[in-house]
Amino acid sequence: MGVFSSSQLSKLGLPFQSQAVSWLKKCLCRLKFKRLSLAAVGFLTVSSVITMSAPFFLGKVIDVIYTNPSEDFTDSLTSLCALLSGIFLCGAAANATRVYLMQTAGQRIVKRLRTTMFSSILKQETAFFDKTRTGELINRLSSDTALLGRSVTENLSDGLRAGAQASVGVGMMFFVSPSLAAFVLSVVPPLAVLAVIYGRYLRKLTKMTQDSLAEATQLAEERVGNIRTVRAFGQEVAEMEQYTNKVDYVLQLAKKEALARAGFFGATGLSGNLIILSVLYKGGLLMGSAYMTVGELSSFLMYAFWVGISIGGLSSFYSELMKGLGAGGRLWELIERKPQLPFNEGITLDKDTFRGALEFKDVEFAYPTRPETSIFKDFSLSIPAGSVMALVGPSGTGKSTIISLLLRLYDPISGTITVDGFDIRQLNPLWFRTKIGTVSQEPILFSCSIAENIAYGAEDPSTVTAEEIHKVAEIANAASFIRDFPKGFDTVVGEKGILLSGGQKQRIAIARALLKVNQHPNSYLTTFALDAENEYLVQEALDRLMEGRTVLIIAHRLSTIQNADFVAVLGQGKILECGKHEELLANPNGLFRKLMKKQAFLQNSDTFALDLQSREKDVLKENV
Ligand SMILES: Nc1ncnc2c1ncn2[C@@H]1O[C@H](COP(=O)(O)OP(=O)(O)OP(=O)(O)O)[C@@H](O)[C@H]1O
Repeated sequence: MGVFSSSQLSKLGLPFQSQAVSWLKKCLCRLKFKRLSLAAVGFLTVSSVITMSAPFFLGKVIDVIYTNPSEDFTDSLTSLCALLSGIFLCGAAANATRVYLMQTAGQRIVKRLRTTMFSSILKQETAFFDKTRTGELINRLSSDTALLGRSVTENLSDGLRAGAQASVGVGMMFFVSPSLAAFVLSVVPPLAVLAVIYGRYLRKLTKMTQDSLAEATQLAEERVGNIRTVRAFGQEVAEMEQYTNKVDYVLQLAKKEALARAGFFGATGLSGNLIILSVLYKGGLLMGSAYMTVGELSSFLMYAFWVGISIGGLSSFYSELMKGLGAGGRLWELIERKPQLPFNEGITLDKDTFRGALEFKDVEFAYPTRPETSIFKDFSLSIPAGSVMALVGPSGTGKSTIISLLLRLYDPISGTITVDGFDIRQLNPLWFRTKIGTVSQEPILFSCSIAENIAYGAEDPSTVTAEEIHKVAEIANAASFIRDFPKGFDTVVGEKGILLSGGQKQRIAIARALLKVNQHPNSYLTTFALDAENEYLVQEALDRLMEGRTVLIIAHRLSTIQNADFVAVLGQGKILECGKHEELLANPNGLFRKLMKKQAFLQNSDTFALDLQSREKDVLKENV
């Protein structure tokens, strides 16, 4: 990188910036980048040498004009100017090629950064997403990567050019007139101190700006994504105010940056002008004492001018680099983050070993974001292979959490979850999840076509044929309504499937799950019991999906689980009662029977709208 080495940044207490620099070095050392960068540096050298030799030769031209009024004066002046024009043309071509190569290399780095970052995000454990806001991640993916990429390529190339020109310029100034050069350069050290202070301030400011921009993006993304809720509550004006406050803060930070920039660039501009003035003053005195020719003074002035411009370029390079490092630190925190749960490691079971028997044993669990609130204590449940287990219990007792534990979105604090006797922590999560089909209460579809949404269930969606899609849609009772759409299976469903009804979304989700579980014998199915009376077609599709599988049904309404082989009543972090549906109902003092009676009573009475869940809780309290 030339400016800072990764070890220096590490010593400065900037570990993520140091990792960013090492990664970029590695990236630039890859063959493709290496060739590109070497070619760019080659063109940069050519263009800089030409630019920096110009003042020297222009000085010679001036001396020819002043001191050689001979007969062949016109010829020599013409040929000198023609030669110089040719050389300048080559310089311009070399410079243009350098800019092109550096910009291309920059875009490649941005692309690599984005893909590395996206894959790192996707591999993080679920608890990470509970804590991190989506808008922040999107901002890092789009804006921070662009900032860092630009900073290390286009900006680096401009900075290198400015650095090379400044050093050659200084060398030439000493060559033309050492005493004048020493006098002029006495102003550089104070400028360097100013640049360092400014750079540090700018880096801090950039981090704050990017963070607050991420907050604004998060707010906008969430509210625009849920515009129906915002509209239903009439909160448009309040949301606008909230967003304005957030971007106001970004503006305040931008103003601070503008102020710092203004001061810094003002100071460097003033120093540049003072340098030129001092050259004229001191040079005039030297010329008066015949120590310098007019051509030499002109060359010196041009070099001083170039050095001034290059120092200006260096200062803007420095400030852009600091911005890039500010963004780079934020990116590296994420890219280097090791997921706390494995992504694609562990054993896989062969067809004969994998039967689908499931057992939760003495499981204790609390969500990582709320470690003090225990969800399960001594939770034990056994689901024989091929059976249908319905889980009932009041709201918030952890029914959905069981599915999250099974999918290994989280790990229990203690206790084990076993599959055919194997602890799921030994199993490869990526493989194990292929064995679980899930139909959630409010399925999420992606904003693409119905066919693409169904194909998402397959291990490789690109290989799924139209026939397969139509077949599962048929079994899921979805084919007829899909064909009624003018574009059929190519109908786009909108963000999160917003352009479809709830029941239609359910049936597409069932078709998607069907495609998944059909590819895997003995697979599981986790689902939510639906209200069969309202959605007969959905329930029928679900029943077909359940055939011959180990099924875990989460039931909110007790009337929806009559077909289950076993029923487990969940409460106070454990299973309070478990058995066959009829057996539990037959037990006169059983908890399940009491819950059923209570619900039946409520359903038959006008007070059904009363808080059903709190009554369920009362029943549990009475019995525990
Ligand atoms: N990601 C999360 N982070 C922290 N706490 C959570 C998270 N998800 C759920 N909880 C909490 O865990 C508890 C159990 O939630 P869960 O969704 O499993 O209950 P449930 O029995 O399925 O409820 P319902 O019947 O209302 O759907 C609740 O108190 C809930 O607030």
